[in-house]
Amino acid sequence: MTDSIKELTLLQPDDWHIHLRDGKALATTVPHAATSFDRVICMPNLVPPVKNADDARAYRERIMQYLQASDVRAARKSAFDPRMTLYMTDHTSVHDIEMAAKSGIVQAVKLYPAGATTNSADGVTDIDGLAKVFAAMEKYNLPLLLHGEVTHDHVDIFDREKRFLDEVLVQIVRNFPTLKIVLEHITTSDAADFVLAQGKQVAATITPQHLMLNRNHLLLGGIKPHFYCLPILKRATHQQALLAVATSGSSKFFLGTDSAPHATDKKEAACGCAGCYSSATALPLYATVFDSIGKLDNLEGFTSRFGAEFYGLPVTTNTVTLINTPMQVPTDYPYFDGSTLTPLMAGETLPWSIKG
Ligand SMILES: NC(=O)N[C@@H](CC(=O)O)C(=O)O
Ligand SMILES: [Zn+2]
Ligand SMILES: [Zn+2]
Repeated sequence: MTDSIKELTLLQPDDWHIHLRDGKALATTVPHAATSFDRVICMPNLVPPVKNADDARAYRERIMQYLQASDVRAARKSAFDPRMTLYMTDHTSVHDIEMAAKSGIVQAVKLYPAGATTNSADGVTDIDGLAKVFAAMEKYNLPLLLHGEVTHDHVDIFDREKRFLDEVLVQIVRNFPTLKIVLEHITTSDAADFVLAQGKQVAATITPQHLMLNRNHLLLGGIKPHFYCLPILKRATHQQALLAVATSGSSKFFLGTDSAPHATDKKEAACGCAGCYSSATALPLYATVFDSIGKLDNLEGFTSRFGAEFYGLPVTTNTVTLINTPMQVPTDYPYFDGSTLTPLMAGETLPWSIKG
């Protein structure tokens, strides 16, 4: 703990990886996101997915309608800027990329290996078949965002990220040397090392749960469904490696909550959904992590500068003040149709809260 620091004013964070979902879910997710962040990169794994610039434009309009109808403060409403992503499929075309690049609202293209995670059934089965699409993204400077796990049945769930680095990502980086790439929600020291070894065109996002938790938290003393997300939490040595790079001041690592809402009853189930919901309390969560190893000085780069710089967007001018006063994470939030959402660290006390 950093005893001397009682307040900390930061540039308002951006979230470079968030799931807002669609329809009535937006009534909960959009106010939480807009209160916490300026820019958010909205993941496209809706049903059906966001496949082209027209889909992205329509999705953004739905988000903005829920924003306007919400009771979010006017200053936060005008600062909130959802940036859209396309969901890459085996049928994504060079034309789709051109239209996305010209749209002014599509910030990146997301690759889910088919079957890797929530709503990835329409994802890519043949990466080699998409060479022209990657080349177009390189030409238009549209970043590739990766859910970096292989999906073969015989590969152990704890090895899937490392195998993706070795078998897939190495080749993409080699074949498209100027393509901007974000390895999303990294979970291993292997991924951290891989990103560090590449040029500045390769970066990574890191979630609060992968910094705060390891697989013992998930599995020891009873299974904790609200700690289950993909890629799955790894052993403590990987958690320590992620903590080291996230707090190091390296501009290759930046905030991406991967806040991924699933109703409480869908997580507390015999076949529970993957995803942790964190966007409402993301900044106190990350502050708690950085403070726990005396690295609050490096928090602002991670939360508010490095992502914008990577994406070539201006760094924000808005600010937010953290205060060293404890807060309790709500036990749940109302979600749609009478369901609830249980957030990451529900009911726990965090040492940092947002002032005002
Ligand atoms: N991270 C998760 O466990 N789940 C995400 C999908 C993803 O980001 O992989 C979701 O959409 O629920
Ligand atoms: Zn993912
Ligand atoms: Zn995600």
